[in-house]
Amino acid sequence: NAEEGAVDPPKVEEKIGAVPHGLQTDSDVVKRESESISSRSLRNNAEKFEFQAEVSRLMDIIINSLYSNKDIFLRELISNASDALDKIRFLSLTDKEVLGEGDTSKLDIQIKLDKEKKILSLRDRGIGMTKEDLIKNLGTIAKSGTSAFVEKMQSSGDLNLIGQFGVGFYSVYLVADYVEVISKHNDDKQYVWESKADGAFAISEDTWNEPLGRGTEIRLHLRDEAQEYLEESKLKELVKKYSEFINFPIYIWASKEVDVEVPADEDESSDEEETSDSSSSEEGEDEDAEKSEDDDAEKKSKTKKVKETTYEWELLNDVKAIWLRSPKEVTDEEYTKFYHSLAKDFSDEKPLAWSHFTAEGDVEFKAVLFVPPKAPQDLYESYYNTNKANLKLYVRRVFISEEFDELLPKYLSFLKGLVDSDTLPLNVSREMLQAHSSLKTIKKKLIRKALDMIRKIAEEDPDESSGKDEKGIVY
Ligand SMILES: Nc1ncnc2c1ncn2[C@@H]1O[C@H](COP(=O)(O)OP(=O)(O)OP(=O)(O)O)[C@@H](O)[C@H]1O
Repeated sequence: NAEEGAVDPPKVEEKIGAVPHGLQTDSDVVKRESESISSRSLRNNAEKFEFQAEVSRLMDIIINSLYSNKDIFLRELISNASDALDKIRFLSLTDKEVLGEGDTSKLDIQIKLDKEKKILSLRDRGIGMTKEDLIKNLGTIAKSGTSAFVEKMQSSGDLNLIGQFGVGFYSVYLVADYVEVISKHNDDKQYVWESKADGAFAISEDTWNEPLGRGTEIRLHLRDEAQEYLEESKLKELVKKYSEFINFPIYIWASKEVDVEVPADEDESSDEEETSDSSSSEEGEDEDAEKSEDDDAEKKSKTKKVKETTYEWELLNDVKAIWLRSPKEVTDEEYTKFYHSLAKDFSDEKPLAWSHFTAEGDVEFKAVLFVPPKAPQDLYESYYNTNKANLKLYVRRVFISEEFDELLPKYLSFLKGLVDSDTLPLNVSREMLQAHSSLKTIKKKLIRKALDMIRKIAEEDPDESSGKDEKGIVY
């Protein structure tokens, strides 16, 4: 059992002791792997790793948390899936081949429920993770926000802002006690990452699951008290609530009751078949049962309607880009929700102000800028980090980058928002875009609009801006 063996820090040599898959038959592997799932222990032959200490602490807090809003895990998973899809779509601009063919090339997100096994799974056809990515991203490299978040959690117990600290993935342990991440990156084989949040995780080359083609499937083995996430209606509600502005289609494998015609009296006919020892036709059986009936009645009695459950992919979002709509048609509530999803800021607060506009002329673009309700938690830390920019850049609806600091000067880097340009070329690298002459024009217009927006806040709330407190005392 994986738990019994001492788990050392990240250690690749452990694999040496593993039974090479090549020595086993496929059915052995399948049997062993499914047994492993049923006993919920990590797979025996997997490479074991220890989580980085801060990550381990974070997971401990999450798994023992009494935080009541457990729903947030789904929003974090969908947000990660959407980021991974953005990345592959970006790469495909310069190399179409990366998308693959057939289903693999479909950029979507799929949710499936397995009520029997109590598994909720979420699959994306995004960029996927190599073995090294899995080890680094999901366990051994702590993000700078990890300890800040741990501290915040300990003082406030509020998990809602987890996504802002760059550790959203671990929120899965609010609802699951065992998680598998199956991933396939174009540059590597398919791997399975698994962990029970007990300080260790394991990685195995995936020789038993269906090949993903490309992308990631996260399987949450739900805790007993989180069984509500096996209800289709609950998931539909959550996707609507949190993931309305995701730019990729989100599907759920939904059940549907349909009426189907089946041969009438099936049971009797099969009984008869057994006794008559021949492949007697249905007609023959009907004649036996109702000899006096006329032709019509005979036909009717041959079939009956029964309810059957079928499954199909149901689309849950309408993939709308809010910035393409006319500002007049977008409600305040929609802007607020859009801000929450863009900034990963799911507090109840409204942004202080926003500006949604279209620039026309030589350089065409649409933009939405927001003044957040509060200063970002890492405003000062990140001020001198050259990669820090809060504007997302899209070119013709395709997400290019959020590390694009040519769009706003540093003193405005607290703003959130996005720019979607029709003038910038699509099929060039980020470096080439950064040198594009249109960027200067875009930047100039953005600064003007941003300052207008900030000036308006001052005009609407002069007390705030003139430095008076509530009692009117100027300080
Ligand atoms: N579905 C996925 N496909 C590819 N990579 C993923 C996926 N989910 C997570 N990752 C990788 O794991 C990392 C950690 O995810 P995590 O959610 O903890 O942080 P984040 O995505 O960087 O920040 P945030 O929580 O704000 O979304 C990601 O940065 C990404 O590299």
